[in-house]
Amino acid sequence: MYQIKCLNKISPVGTSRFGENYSCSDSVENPEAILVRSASMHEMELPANLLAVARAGAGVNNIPIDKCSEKGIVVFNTPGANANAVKELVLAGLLMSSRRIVSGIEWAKTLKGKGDEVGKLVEKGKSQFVGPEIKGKTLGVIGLGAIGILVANAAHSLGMEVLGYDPYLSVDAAWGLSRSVKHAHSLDDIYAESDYITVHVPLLPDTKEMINAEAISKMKDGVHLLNFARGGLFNRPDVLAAVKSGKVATYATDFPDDSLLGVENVLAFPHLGASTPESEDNCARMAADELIDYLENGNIRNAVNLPSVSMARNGFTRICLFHRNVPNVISKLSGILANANINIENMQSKAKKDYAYVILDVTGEVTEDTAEHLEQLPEIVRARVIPAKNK
Ligand SMILES: NC(=O)C1=CN([C@@H]2O[C@H](COP(=O)(O)OP(=O)(O)OC[C@H]3O[C@@H](n4cnc5c(N)ncnc54)[C@H](O)[C@@H]3O)[C@@H](O)[C@H]2O)C=CC1
Ligand SMILES: O=C(O)C(=O)COP(=O)(O)O
Repeated sequence: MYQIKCLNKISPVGTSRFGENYSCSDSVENPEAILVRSASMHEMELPANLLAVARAGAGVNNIPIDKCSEKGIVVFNTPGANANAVKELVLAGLLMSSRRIVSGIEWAKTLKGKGDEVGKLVEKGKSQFVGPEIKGKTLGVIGLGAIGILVANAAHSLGMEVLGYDPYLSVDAAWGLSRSVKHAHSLDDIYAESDYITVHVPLLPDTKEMINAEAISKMKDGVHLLNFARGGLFNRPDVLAAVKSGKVATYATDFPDDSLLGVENVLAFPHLGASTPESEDNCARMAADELIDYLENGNIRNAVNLPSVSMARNGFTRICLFHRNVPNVISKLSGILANANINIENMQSKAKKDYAYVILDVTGEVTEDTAEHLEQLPEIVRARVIPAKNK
């Protein structure tokens, strides 16, 4: 029986995929796998049994990835599964930033109780809330991954000029990008030319506070900033000062802190980017399927700390090895298997940065001794033996 612990509320569309061999709840004590959304795992003691963590979502900055890798724990996410939900909220943010919709709605509420006068007062007062159209304006999109691409394409179809910047643009992403999205060669190009700037990169050491006073000083006066990626990508005091001075016309963010709440021209959303039933279902389904395939078959799809490696099951015992990406590992382990009279029928091995993963389908008996012997190799972080299963 596999134990799955949920650290956040996960859609039943995902959790119902675990069959009768699974127990899945928030109270599991010693889980083999964890399902999580935004709960922080940085202070958490990682259970000894833990084989995998699946983030039902995109951002993994709430998970201690290095610590997981050192312990042989695979960390999955669900690329693209919530991208449409975020795109739609970004479009809402774009229009709300421009058309003074929130201030207008707030003002309209103050007319409550004015009876027959309301219509007249609305017509008299509406000029306070004039805001420009987005058509014909330039949107700079920083980060052209699953979300950035959808935002760029949608903004173009609404009549905006779109400039995109992503130095690590993947081939798949490039295929999905509208040809009308112009390629910015540097962040400075984005800063200099954009009326609206939206950021869609992961929070990493090199993207932390990338939008700061220096970056803002290179932007147009009255620029509108949108942050539906992570609070830490923006230096909050710098953005706040720029909003107060008018350099930044509006700051729409899905990640407010106390300093931003109630500030004029700050649109604070309560991290709603992925909060749609469709996206919650997509993420949960994908995360559950990734865990099931890893726990039952050792297959890896969409891990952030290991490459994708998977093979169909063909009735062989399977050995899965999470190891450091250093020379000579394969020859050492094939030596151990040969000594134990175990034959390798199929094998796949791939590396990603500091770590690598091997799946070996074998014939011959894999005893506990052999498994221990493999795990004792200093390069091996974790060895798993999965009994034969017919496809
Ligand atoms: N508000 C919300 O609820 C949500 C927020 N997010 C946030 O949005 C981020 C992006 O999500 P996805 O588009 O799904 O991820 P993704 O991994 O598909 O795309 C990220 C893109 O950023 C690019 N990138 C990385 N470093 C960069 C840099 N220094 N400059 C420019 N581009 C850079 C990558 O090449 C990649 O194309 C997530 O990491 C997460 O933090 C994601 C989903 C929901
Ligand atoms: O997927 C992401 O990166 C998100 O920020 C979504 O977070 P959530 O799952 O809504 O807590």
